[in-house]
Amino acid sequence: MGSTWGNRIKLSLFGESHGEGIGIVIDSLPAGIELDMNYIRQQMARRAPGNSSLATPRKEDDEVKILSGIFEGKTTGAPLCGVIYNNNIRSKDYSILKDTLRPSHSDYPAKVKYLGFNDYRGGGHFSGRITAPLMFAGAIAMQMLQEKNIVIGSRIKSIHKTSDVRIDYSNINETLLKKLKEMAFPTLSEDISNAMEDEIIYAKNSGDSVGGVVETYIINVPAGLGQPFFHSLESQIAQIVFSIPAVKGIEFGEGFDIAMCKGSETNDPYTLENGKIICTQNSNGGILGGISNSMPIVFRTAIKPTPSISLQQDTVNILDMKNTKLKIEGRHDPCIVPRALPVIEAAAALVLLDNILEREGEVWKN
Ligand SMILES: Cc1cc2nc3c(=O)[nH]c(=O)nc-3n(C[C@H](O)[C@H](O)[C@H](O)COP(=O)(O)O)c2cc1C
Ligand SMILES: C=C(O[C@@H]1CC(C(=O)O)=C[C@@H](OP(=O)(O)O)[C@H]1O)C(=O)O
Repeated sequence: MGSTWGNRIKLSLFGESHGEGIGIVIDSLPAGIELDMNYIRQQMARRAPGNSSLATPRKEDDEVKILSGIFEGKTTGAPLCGVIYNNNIRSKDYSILKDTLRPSHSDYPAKVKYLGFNDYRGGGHFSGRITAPLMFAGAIAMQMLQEKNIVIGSRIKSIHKTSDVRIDYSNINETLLKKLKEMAFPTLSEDISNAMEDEIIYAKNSGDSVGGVVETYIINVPAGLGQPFFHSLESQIAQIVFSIPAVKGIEFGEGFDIAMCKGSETNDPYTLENGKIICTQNSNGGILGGISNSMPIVFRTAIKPTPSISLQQDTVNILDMKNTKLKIEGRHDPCIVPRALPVIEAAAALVLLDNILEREGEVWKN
C-alpha cells in the first residue's frame, strides 16, 4: 500500500484504526514556520470522532505527538512526523467481520488484494480514521495559506433528500466562510440544517445511514495556479479528495448541471473592477484551462451513506463460501458528511500549498 502524496511537499500516511497509532510524515515543508497548535487542534477537533450525537461514539482526542521536524517551536525543513495514538479501540465488534464481508466497505477487495493479510479491524488502513493525520497536515497548510489571505470554507449542501438554499458562486466572502467554519453543522439556512440533522437522527434510529454533498469555497486564490495537462488544478483537487474514504463524486462550478445549459448562460463574462479583471458570474468555479483564474474556487463532493449499518444485509462468508445474512454491531457514523467536511478543506489546502510552493520555491514568503 503506498500512502504517499504530493509534488513539492510530500505526505506519507501510516497506521491502522485499531493498531497502536496513526500518523504522517510531511517532507519538504519550508523551514521557519511556527506551528499554531491551538489553531491546528481546533481544526482537528472539527473532524475528531465522538464529538456529537450525529457521529460515531468512539471518542478519541486526536492529539498529535510531533516526533521530528520542529526545533525551538519552528519547522526545521526536515521531515515532520506526527503520531496520533489510538486510545479507544473495541476490536471485538470486528470478530464477526473477519470472514463476513461488509457490503460497501473495503473488506472484500482488500482481502483479495492483500491476500487476507490486511488488518480488517476497524477497516485497518482503509478506515476514515486515517483522515486524522491528513487533517493535521491540512491544518498546517491552512495556517500557511491564511498568511496569504487564502480562506477555505464549506457548507453541507445536502443530506439525503434535504438540500440547502442556492448561493451565488461569484459572491463568496470571508465573513461567510468564517461563519461557516464556526458552525458545527454549517449550512446557509438554519431551518434546513435542523431538517438535515433530523434526517441523520432518523436514519440512525432506524439502524440505517445517509450520505450527502459538501460544497467547498476557496477565496483569494491568485490567478495562475495549476497547469495543463495532467496537473490541472481540478484534477489535483479531485485526486486528493477522491482519496478520502466514502467520496463518490466531485464537480466544479456548475458541475454536471453545466451540461444542460447554453454557452450564453455559462460563459463567465469578464469586467474590470478597480483595475482588476474579474468575472461577473462563476459557472466554472474559479478554474479555466486547469489554472486558477482568481474567482472563488467552488466544488462539491458527494459522500456515500456509511457502509456499516445495523439493518440486516445479504452477504457472503468468504471462509465457508456461503451466502449469509449480516447485522453489523459497533460504533459507526450514521452520516459521514459532517466529519468529512473539514477533511475536504484540509485536502484542498494541501493542493494549494503544494502549487504555491511549486511557483514560489522552497522559501516561504508571506
Ligand atoms: C471521517 C470518516 C468517517 C467514517 N466513518 C465510518 C464509519 O463509522 N463506518 C463505516 O462503515 N465507514 C465509515 N467511513 C467510510 C469508510 O471508511 C469507507 O466507506 C470505506 O473505507 C470504503 O471506502 P470507499 O467508500 O471510498 O469505497 C468513514 C469515512 C470517513 C472519511
Ligand atoms: C475512529 C474514527 O472513525 C471510524 C471510521 C470507521 C471506518 O470504517 O471508516 C469506522 C469506525 O471505527 P470503529 O469501529 O473503530 O469505531 C469509526 O469510529 C475516526 O474517524 O477517527
